[in-house]
Amino acid sequence: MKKLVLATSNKGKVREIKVLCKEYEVVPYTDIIDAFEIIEDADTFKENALIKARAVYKALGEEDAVVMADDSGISVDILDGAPGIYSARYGGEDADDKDNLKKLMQDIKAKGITSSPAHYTAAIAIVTKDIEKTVHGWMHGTALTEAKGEGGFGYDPMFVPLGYDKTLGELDEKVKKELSHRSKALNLAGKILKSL
Ligand SMILES: O=c1[nH]c(=O)c2ncn([C@@H]3O[C@H](COP(=O)(O)OP(=O)(O)OP(=O)(O)O)[C@@H](O)[C@H]3O)c2[nH]1
Ligand SMILES: [Mg+2]
Repeated sequence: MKKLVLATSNKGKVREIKVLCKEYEVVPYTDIIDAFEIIEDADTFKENALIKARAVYKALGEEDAVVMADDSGISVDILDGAPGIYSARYGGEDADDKDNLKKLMQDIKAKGITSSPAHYTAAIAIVTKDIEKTVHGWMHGTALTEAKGEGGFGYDPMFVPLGYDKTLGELDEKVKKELSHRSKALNLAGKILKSL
């Protein structure tokens, strides 16, 4: 089985990508080398995904490595697309998933509403010695001011996908596997991986 090194330290992403990339031996880079800080200072999901994949490819020092990174986030219409690329740091530099979720629900509530259209974006970058490629996936739905359920990770307990009446925290994980920004992007990434 071909090895696919993930340039992420997000356990939720690793879990989902392992399920969605069954034909590969998916290994987080932190299983191979020590975790190091990667500054995600670009303006787009795409460029941030490339920064992460390039940094890990270089740090591995293994010419034949195939490295994949995911940069993702949630964009809420009533907040003009925030937090977007800042989703991981929305509650502050040291914020965890719970702090971020709480702040996003509060900020929507502060607009005097209890829900807003929103979408997730995932940019996936693949870096090898020969190529640098990126693909995207999106999932549309509604962001709520109330968190429900324990499934998924991050903002999932406040997000209801289009066509459903429950949050990703409550829905069976199969739904997210079918519909998510990450699964759509990984489907496209799979075609690139096959062509390597
Ligand atoms: O509820 C969620 N369901 C998802 O499916 C999802 N995908 C992304 N996110 C949130 O968006 C930010 C990503 O930031 P991000 O891409 O920089 O990742 P990260 O910093 O956590 O790890 P790394 O991959 O950079 O190491 C983080 O706040 C995530 O919680 C999600 N939240
Ligand atoms: Mg990050």
